[in-house]
Amino acid sequence: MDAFAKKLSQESARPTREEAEEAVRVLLRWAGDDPSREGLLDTPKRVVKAYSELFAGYDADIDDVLGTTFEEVAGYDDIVLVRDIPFFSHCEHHMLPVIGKAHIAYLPSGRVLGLSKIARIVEVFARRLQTQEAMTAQIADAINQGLSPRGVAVFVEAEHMCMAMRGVQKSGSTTLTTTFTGSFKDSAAEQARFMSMVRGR
Ligand SMILES: Nc1nc2c(ncn2[C@@H]2O[C@H](COP(=O)(O)OP(=O)(O)OP(=O)(O)O)[C@@H](O)[C@H]2O)c(=O)[nH]1
Ligand SMILES: [Zn+2]
Repeated sequence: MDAFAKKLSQESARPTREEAEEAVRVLLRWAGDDPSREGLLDTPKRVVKAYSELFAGYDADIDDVLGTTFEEVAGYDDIVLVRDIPFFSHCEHHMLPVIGKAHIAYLPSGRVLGLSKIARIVEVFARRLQTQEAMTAQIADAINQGLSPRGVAVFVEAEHMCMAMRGVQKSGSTTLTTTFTGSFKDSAAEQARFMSMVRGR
């Protein structure tokens, strides 16, 4: 478990599943419906089960994900980019979905990461309550810490349902965030190469 998740679990003892289901019943009543009608009887159970999937990132261990690295890559030391990694997250302000894609690159320094692990890192951080900025920085930081590469580039583009379904009600707008470390931070040319590889088809 990473430091952030550990701190949270120590600070706030988790309610039981029954308490969580009761909280859903309260929200159903607050919305104006009747939790005892047939169609809603199993809803609290379903919602809590769905939450345990949607927020599985609190229990995930980022160190496990970062554990699978390889050295035997015939001296390959250029950019490794995994683009168009889809994710679903939830904003920490409204608990509404954030739907987007992450593009992640690093410049290896001897070691490379299992390719699927890059997408798994996105899952760990997306399946928590987030701001897009924090998620972008956390992904870059995790790869930096776990792999010590020459540089990391993370580009996240997402639509926030809290801006589409409610409030300002602007659907279709996209928020872009980037974090660059190491050579990507120091070199505008490396940043440009990353962006053109992300955008190029
Ligand atoms: N920077 C940032 N802001 C976010 C993110 N997700 C949601 N928000 C914003 O968080 C802000 C919360 O603003 P508040 O004024 O406290 O809440 P609100 O009254 O519900 O705001 P409105 O959405 O403008 O109706 C809003 O501007 C949201 O658009 C995110 O990932 N990053
Ligand atoms: Zn929001």
